[in-house]
Amino acid sequence: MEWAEKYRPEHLADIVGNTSAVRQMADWAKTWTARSKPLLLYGKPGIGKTSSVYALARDMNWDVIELNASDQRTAAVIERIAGAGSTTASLTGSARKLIIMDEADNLQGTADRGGAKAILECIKNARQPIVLIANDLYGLAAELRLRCEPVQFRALPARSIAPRLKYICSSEKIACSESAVHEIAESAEGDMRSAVNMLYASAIGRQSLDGKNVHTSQKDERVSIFSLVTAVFGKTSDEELIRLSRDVDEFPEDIEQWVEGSVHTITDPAGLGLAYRSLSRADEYIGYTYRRQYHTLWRYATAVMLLGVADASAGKGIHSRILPPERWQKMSVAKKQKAIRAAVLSRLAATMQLPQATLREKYMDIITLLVDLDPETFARELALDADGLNFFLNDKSRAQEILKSLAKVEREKEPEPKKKGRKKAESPAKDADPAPAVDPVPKEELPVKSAPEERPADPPAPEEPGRKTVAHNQSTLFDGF
Ligand SMILES: Nc1ncnc2c1ncn2[C@@H]1O[C@H](COP(=O)(O)OP(=O)(O)OP(=O)(O)O)[C@@H](O)[C@H]1O
Repeated sequence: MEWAEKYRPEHLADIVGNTSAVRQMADWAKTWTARSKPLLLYGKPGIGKTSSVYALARDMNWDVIELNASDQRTAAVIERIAGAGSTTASLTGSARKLIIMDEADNLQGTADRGGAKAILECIKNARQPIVLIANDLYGLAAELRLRCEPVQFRALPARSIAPRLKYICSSEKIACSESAVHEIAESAEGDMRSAVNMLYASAIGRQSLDGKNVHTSQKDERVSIFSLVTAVFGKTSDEELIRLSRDVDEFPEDIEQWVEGSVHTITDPAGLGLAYRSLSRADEYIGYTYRRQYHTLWRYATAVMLLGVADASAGKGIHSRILPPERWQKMSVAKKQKAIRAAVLSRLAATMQLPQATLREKYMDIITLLVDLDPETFARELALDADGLNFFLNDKSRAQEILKSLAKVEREKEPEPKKKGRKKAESPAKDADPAPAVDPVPKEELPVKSAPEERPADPPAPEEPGRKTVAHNQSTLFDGF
């Protein structure tokens, strides 16, 4: 078991740092009644929010029900678990069930169909304690936020992280130098999970650890778009802005819309002009990127927009709430494009076992080139549909042609239909391709012996044959990449 899990704190007393947040949670639990507000824990990843909730439940002897997957957060499920009828004691005899909703700032969108509304309703009528967990307090709908008691978790100082790392080393019987612990604690930037993961990567299999064995590359921190936008309008150095933009998990055009959404806070007309000029220049780069499939320009687009707007705002800060770009709701076409890109990237990321941000930053151009050279293999291995293939080729009719010919090859590979006269149709295997549900005309019944080239023409290819292509095979696609 990796150490981050092995050393997850079991009781509130084991949680490092955030003492006032922990105290607030304990007080809430001890005095909880059906009229209490739910808790809303928020703060950056890896600082103990989830661990604290489980520790609280253990300390209180409460059962836990975690509603994580978005498909669990439908109105019906939430009502059944937390609604007025949920007062019964659990199997273990515990009178309370603590309901945990992680990623509460991810409720918007189709995945949590009815979830946000259901949570709101459920919070009004709940008969069980509820804790919501989020990274961004302002990622939650205002109505939901106001109905909760916020508990802020802060990034941990290196001086709090270091003793925990030493404790883990001593439990694992690893002699660990001060300098190694110090280096890891510093480079974790407040994220305990990251620190423990770095320690694990550096120390596993060793009996002693010193500064030169330390791997800090484990750290793969994601920066929220809110932090990035705040930094753009605040007093942030150019280098820091570029670094943040690399760590944020958003496409340049999405970053552009977020930044544009807050540009109105620049009151000086000259500054405003400069900000819009930078945004429109970035827009040109982004458009060019998609037209030419030249992804290196993404980097320029981001730099031009962030540094330009930062210059224009002169570090005066944002004096209103940062809101998601309004245009998103209206731009269904852009949304579709976004979904296609996200799907393609997530398949690539899974196949190459790389974070999506790294893929976007470093490998998109080379992958586009490779796809152009051998689109059939990529389409087949990544199970791309026409839109997905077109993402790389930027040529819809070529993408469709390729998928048609792949579908034809697949059809030709399909086994011969069963001979006439079989007694009873065998029931198809559960995962079998349902295509031959109706038997085609058996060969023997064809009117004349036809030469292969006189065979009746193939039926037209289905509209999106790529969807039926075989599942991707991680081992072959990037061999030698
Ligand atoms: N305050 C802490 N004290 C001790 N261990 C911690 C603390 N914070 C994090 N950890 C370590 O990091 C791991 C992950 O922590 P946890 O899941 O609680 O973070 P989180 O804030 O909920 O992150 P996320 O927002 O990504 O879910 C834990 O299993 C534990 O090993």
